[in-house]
Amino acid sequence: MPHFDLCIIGSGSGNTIVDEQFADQSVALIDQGVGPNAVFGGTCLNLGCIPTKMFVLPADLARSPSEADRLGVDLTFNRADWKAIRDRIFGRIDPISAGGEQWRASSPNLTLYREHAHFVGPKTLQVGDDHVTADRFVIAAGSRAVLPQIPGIEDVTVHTSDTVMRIDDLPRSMVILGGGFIAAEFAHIFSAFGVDVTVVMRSGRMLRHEDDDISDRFTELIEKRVKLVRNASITGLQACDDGRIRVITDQEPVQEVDLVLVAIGRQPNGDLVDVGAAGVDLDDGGRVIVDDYQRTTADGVFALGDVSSPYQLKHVANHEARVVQHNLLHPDSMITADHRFVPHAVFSDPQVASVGLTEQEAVRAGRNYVTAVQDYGTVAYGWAMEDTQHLAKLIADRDSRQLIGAHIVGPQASTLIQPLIQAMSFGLAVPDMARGQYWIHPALPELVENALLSLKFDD
Ligand SMILES: Cc1cc2nc3c(=O)[nH]c(=O)nc-3n(C[C@H](O)[C@H](O)[C@H](O)COP(=O)(O)OP(=O)(O)OC[C@H]3O[C@@H](n4cnc5c(N)ncnc54)[C@H](O)[C@@H]3O)c2cc1C
Ligand SMILES: NC(=O)c1ccc[n+]([C@@H]2O[C@H](COP(=O)([O-])OP(=O)(O)OC[C@H]3O[C@@H](n4cnc5c(N)ncnc54)[C@H](O)[C@@H]3O)[C@@H](O)[C@H]2O)c1
Repeated sequence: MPHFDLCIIGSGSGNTIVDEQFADQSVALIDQGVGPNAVFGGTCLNLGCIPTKMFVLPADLARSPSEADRLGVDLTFNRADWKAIRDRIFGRIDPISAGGEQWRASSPNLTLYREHAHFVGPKTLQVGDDHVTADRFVIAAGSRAVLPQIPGIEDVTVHTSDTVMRIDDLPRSMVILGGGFIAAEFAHIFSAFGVDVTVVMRSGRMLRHEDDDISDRFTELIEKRVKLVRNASITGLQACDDGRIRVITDQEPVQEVDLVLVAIGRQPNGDLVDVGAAGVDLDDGGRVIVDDYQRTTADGVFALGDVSSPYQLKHVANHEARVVQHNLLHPDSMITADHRFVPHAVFSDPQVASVGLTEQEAVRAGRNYVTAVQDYGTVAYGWAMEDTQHLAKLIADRDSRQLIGAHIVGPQASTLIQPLIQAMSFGLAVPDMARGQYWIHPALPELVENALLSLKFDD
């Protein structure tokens, strides 16, 4: 039975842990692969953040004629060459994945297993036909797309984000089930490329976990481009003779479309790793329970990323991997993970970015707060953009004058929010942030400056 100093399950964020500091340790890295081709390197690189954003950029370009038109420039969108876009994107990503795998396979102190692993006892894994033991383990096994139980779903081909980016041809029409991150991003991508998109969602608005003002504005704007079927469920799927899919909902007339994309959340993979056999507990949501040091309930077993985190974001998984790396190397001076101000962005059109509390959460938490809403159109660059639709919303504690939430819906939201994340992380009070630095004129961050100045603490 092979025995290692350290065993890591998962080649996504888990793959970042082992560097030259582990040169004197024997390491097993185990990964069954993700997606239809079981590729190495995890979700973000192969099926998540990276390819989606590589599709978002050409989608933004495809949308530019409507923006240009408002500014007096006559552009025409002719066609998105889907195959060329797809092959460029995966022509870039696949070699990175293959190169990473090759590099790991040739590391002198590391043994790479490309098989499914599951625990069969404390610190004992079954990997294919082998049993592997180790002194310490890191569970970085990620999450998987959830498929709903809909009558007829087995009779048709239903896509998830794992497969939809590799299809051969653009569909003419599609239904997206779900109203969250993935639905928002793919609704933008496919509708920009000319696909007739319908989003079927359980709630009344998209991105419903965002601040109400942001979610409402996003829903209003995306609805100009895609059809929204609200407060609805898909009650049946049927294969049509012409290869299309008949989608039956409890709201709308039956619709026949070329493609159905399911985006109703991702479930952590701890169950499939049988973590219970190793004495590792899961919470009610199926997540591996970890403490602030990323330690599980089993001695010497750490976990990180989607398998244990409520955030399911790559920057969180990366941060936790750095914490686990430190704690493996320095067991006598461990550090804790910092989850105080976890931001996120949705790369749709419009973009959405957020950090901290929504106003609804501030109310529920009983906070004494002030808010400011600043329209893009109130700052000089927003005038240049002729913007009338996008906004930033800040929430600050009335007593401490610290920001407790920041939310932006509009162009460059994911970039504009960064100084606000910085202010919250380092405890910079609103008046100091607003007036303690220059803001380049007439750049778009003046939106942030003006939003800060609009927070009135003395009313
Ligand atoms: C479409 C999409 C877009 C996204 N966009 C963004 C974004 O823009 N920004 C952002 O921050 N986040 C984004 N995310 C989320 C982000 O991809 C994840 O949070 C992140 O990749 C999780 O990393 P991880 O290391 O926890 O898991 P993963 O990267 O999924 O790695 C887990 C690895 O474990 C392996 N594994 C699992 N079980 C076993 C087993 N039993 N045996 C062997 N190997 C196993 C898998 O093969 C996989 O390689 C997106 C996700 C999706 C799906
Ligand atoms: N830009 C980013 O950072 C980014 C992009 C994509 C994905 N992600 C990550 O991936 C995760 C998964 O994305 P997602 O969009 O699948 O999940 P999500 O949690 O963002 O949204 C899921 C949506 O599906 C709905 N839903 C849940 N169960 C349903 C059911 N049975 N029937 C109908 N609707 C149902 C929910 O109400 C919600 O609107 C995200 O939570 C996020 O953490 C991040």
